[in-house]
Amino acid sequence: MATLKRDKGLDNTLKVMREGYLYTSNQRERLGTNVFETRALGGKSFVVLNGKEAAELFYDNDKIERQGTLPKRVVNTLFGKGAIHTTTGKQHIDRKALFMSLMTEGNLEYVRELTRNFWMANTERMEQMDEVNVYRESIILLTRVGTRWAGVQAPESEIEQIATDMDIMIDSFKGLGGAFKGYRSSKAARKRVEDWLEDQVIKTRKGEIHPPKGTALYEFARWTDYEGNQMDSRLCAIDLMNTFRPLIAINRFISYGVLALHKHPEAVEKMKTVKDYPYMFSQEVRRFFPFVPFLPGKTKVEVEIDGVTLPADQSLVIDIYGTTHDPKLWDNPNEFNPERFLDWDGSPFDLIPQGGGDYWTNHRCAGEWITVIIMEESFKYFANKIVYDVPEQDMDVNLNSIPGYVNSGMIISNVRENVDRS
Ligand code: HEM
Repeated sequence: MATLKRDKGLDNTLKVMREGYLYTSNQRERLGTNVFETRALGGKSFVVLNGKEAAELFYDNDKIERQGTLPKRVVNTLFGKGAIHTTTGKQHIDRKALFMSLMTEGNLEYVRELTRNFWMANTERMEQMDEVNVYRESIILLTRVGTRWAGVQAPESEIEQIATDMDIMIDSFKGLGGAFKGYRSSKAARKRVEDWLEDQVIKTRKGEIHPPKGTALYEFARWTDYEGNQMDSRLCAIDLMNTFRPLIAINRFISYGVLALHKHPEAVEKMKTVKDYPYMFSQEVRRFFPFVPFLPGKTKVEVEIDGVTLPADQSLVIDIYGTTHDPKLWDNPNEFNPERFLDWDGSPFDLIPQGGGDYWTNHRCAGEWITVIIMEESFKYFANKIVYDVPEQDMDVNLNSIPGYVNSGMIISNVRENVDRS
């Protein structure tokens, strides 16, 4: 039986924030082990897990508990109090079924159509801009897609404010370590959006507004749990937001993808000519670029991993970025290569940028299919429907900062429609 190695230090939070996505792989290399213990968030002990076997363990509901392990601050700003992410057992499975019931063929096709149409309709606006910041432009566009898809009313005059509020909330997970000066503004953003959505839940229930059947607003407002109870209107607003706020976070993947199209010009052509290339390219963007760094849990019982025994009640994190860059799972993991997905077996435990395991019984992201669809349509648009220049800018993606982003946001200029009028 191997002994558990440690990153010494009473509290490594600052070190984690300084080394960012590379902290865990640096430690694994230094300690010569796949599983190690570190202390963070006020000296609390966490065991860091990495790889496919670790993901299988992490998503075993008999062995690992997720409830109560998310930092309070992230719950208060990013997900909302009582959100699906914080539930467990029967309550989780019951409410998760509601989220998954939105993922019908029709709703998935609709989100594809919305993305395609909104990008096309946005071309004229981008043509008139000196420079387009793809990160920023995508937030607004995705807010339009997300609110429309969810069936909520978002007046045109408020779209920019809603988009900004969503972005503030999403960015709030950078406040994990130490003081976070954005905490107050994240909470204020959350309150504004919750108020706006709660009003629509109440009006839907009273029959004052009529969202279409099958939309998140319609289904969430009417839903009753396994005991026959309606969700409290505030909680309903919180989880309604969880159907489209994360959709706005796809802006990060879109800016990463436009960067990848720029760095790999052959991909632009392949996007038009190679079957399934938009899908493979999107999967590779999700694998390659940094977003969610790790996810927390704790052992319910004594478990064994990589020859190390961990006691019950041990806090854990699964290393998301480390697993999507594990050389045992991915050949040349630090190379951007969409074709690696030609023969990928679709395992739920290796490509885990949005969590892993089963959609209905684990906490795996309910919006993963939507994410890939929106990415495919966005990259097809940038590769086929417009042409543009890429001016001098800082295109680095800093792995030492969480959450990751393209430093410049990914600027393009001189946007023109790409129409063959011959
Ligand atoms: C940039 C795109 C996205 C990323 C990186 C992302 C990431 C994640 C991650 C890491 C989790 C937690 C998995 C776990 O705890 O095991 C999660 C859960 C979740 N995501 Fe996403 N997500 C994205 C897009 C979406 C979209 C478009 C939706 C819209 C439906 C969505 C809805 C959810 C929900 C409802 C959960 C909670 C599931 C549960 O607790 O059972 N996400 N997501």
